[in-house]
Amino acid sequence: MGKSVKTVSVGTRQSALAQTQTRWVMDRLREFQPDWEWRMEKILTKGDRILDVTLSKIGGKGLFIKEIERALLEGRIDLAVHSMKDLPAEMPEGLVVAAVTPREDPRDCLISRTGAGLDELPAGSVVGTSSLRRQAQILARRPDLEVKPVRGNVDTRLRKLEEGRFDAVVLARAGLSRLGLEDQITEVLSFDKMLPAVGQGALAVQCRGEDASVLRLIRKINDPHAEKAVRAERAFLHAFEGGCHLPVAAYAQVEGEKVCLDGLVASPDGRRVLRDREEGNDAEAVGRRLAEKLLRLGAEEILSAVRAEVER
Ligand SMILES: NCc1[nH]cc(CCC(=O)O)c1CC(=O)O
Repeated sequence: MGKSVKTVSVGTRQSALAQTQTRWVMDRLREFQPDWEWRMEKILTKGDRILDVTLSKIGGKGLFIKEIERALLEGRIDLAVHSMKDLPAEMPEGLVVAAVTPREDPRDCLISRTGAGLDELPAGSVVGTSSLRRQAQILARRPDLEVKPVRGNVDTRLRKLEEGRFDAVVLARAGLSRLGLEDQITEVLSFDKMLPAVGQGALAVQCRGEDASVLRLIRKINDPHAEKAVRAERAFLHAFEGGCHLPVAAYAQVEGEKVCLDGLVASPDGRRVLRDREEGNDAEAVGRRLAEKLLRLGAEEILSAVRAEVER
């Protein structure tokens, strides 16, 4: 019997960022299975196709994911690499996240045309972001700024900034650094200025639960710290039945057994900001407890107003 050569197809979105992330995961996996043949399969998702509307209006949940999950379920690909923050809470039966990668810096950053930081931008400056989470936190700190939606990949957004359509944009540092664009950053926004999206900076590697050999391989690149942090953050988000289109933010730090979770729910206009912290050893329990705390402070009222607006 000859040496078994297995071909593994890895699904990804088509954006430069998605491809860079996928290549990174493939390189790590290849070290464990250099004999397998590794292939990248680029898949056009709804979120990449529809660029003319605000994401929250087309019901953001899973927009960048569904087509890729279908390809996995139908066996057209064997594994998929996603930005953790784009991964909805519910996963189709039969699929699992087999690894969470070590986390890049999860913070957001400001890129401004003049080099002014968030606190220095002149009143009336226009900041581009389609994220209600970012919008809420910008306006909470600087109600004198104007937030306008901006769609498209990281490079598209930077181009629109350069063209003068905005005075600044807010992007995840992780994405910029993976694309080699760190030199564009004006200010890395501290956690007190801007709490990141759930899962920001981590990648999820997904496969079919029954595909034992692929699953075993992917597990090798799982980062237990990142996994635990992401479990706490996602339990928090899940308690609000929301995705990345809601003005919800969270960041968990793991030290030894302990998880310390900061969470935030804010109104899109930034007038109401609920923010608190919770810690403990059980990641999911910490996430749920923090959500309950914010619900007692009025989070549901804020979020049901947002849902009503989005569904209108
Ligand atoms: N929603 C798009 C998206 N999904 C993941 C990242 C950045 C990389 C990451 O957070 O891991 C981005 C771009 C951005 O928000 O700036």
